[in-house]
Amino acid sequence: MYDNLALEVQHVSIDYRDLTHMSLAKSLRKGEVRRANVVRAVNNISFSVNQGEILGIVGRNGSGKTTLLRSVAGIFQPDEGVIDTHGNRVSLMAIGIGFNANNTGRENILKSGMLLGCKMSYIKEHMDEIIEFSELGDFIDRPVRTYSSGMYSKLSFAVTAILDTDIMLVDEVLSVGDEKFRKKSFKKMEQLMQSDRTVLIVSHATNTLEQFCNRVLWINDGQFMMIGETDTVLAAYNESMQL
Ligand SMILES: Nc1ncnc2c1ncn2[C@@H]1O[C@H](COP(=O)(O)OP(=O)(O)OP(=O)(O)O)[C@@H](O)[C@H]1O
Repeated sequence: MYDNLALEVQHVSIDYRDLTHMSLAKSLRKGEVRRANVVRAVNNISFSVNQGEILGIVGRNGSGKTTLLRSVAGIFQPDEGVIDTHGNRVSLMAIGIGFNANNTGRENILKSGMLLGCKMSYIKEHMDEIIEFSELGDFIDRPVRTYSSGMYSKLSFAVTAILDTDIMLVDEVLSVGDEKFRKKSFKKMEQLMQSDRTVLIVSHATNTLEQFCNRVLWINDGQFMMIGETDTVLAAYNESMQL
């Protein structure tokens, strides 16, 4: 069914270092070596995704899904292992990252597009389509800090869905927005599925994953649990979630 690999994640581990528990001045005064609390958020995860495939990622809260997605987007460097995107352009759709709060929606569309590596002429060509899809109306010329979280997500979805990238990463944004927008986003996702776009979706909504995904990856406490057919993996995951 697939010809090419779009993404390879090999033995990836990612740590967060928390230095806030002791100030630098205090540690110098005490003559102690300043040690960080290290949280291993992703631990030796490997998987690959084929071009045109829709891969779901599940796991309970704090299992490392967002961290993994952000590292595929290039926001974090893995502490160990390799992420190879095979020269593909990657975009991340997530609440709370990507936009400059003091810039307007329109300015953020331009900036995000440029960060995705799109030409200015291409972004301008798609500007009206993005604004229309986002349903933001006059808010498009107001600073993003004045947006509700639903409005922010709508803009984020519109930018990422309409500006073409090869790999689209979707972090929990399909379940936000009002009912009308949700239906529209689902329809857009269905269209994207017909195209050759590779998509990774993180979601707690297993019915969303059932609807869209060819395969699902399950991680728990940063560790690889299972990857395979959507139904099989979700059944195992749901069983583990029973009290
Ligand atoms: N900025 C940070 N500093 C320190 N630890 C962090 C930071 N962000 C996340 N973590 C820790 O890393 C681990 C993985 O978090 P992550 O957000 O990737 O999980 P998740 O699976 O996306 O969770 P959720 O389903 O709740 O969104 C958790 O133990 C979390 O506490």
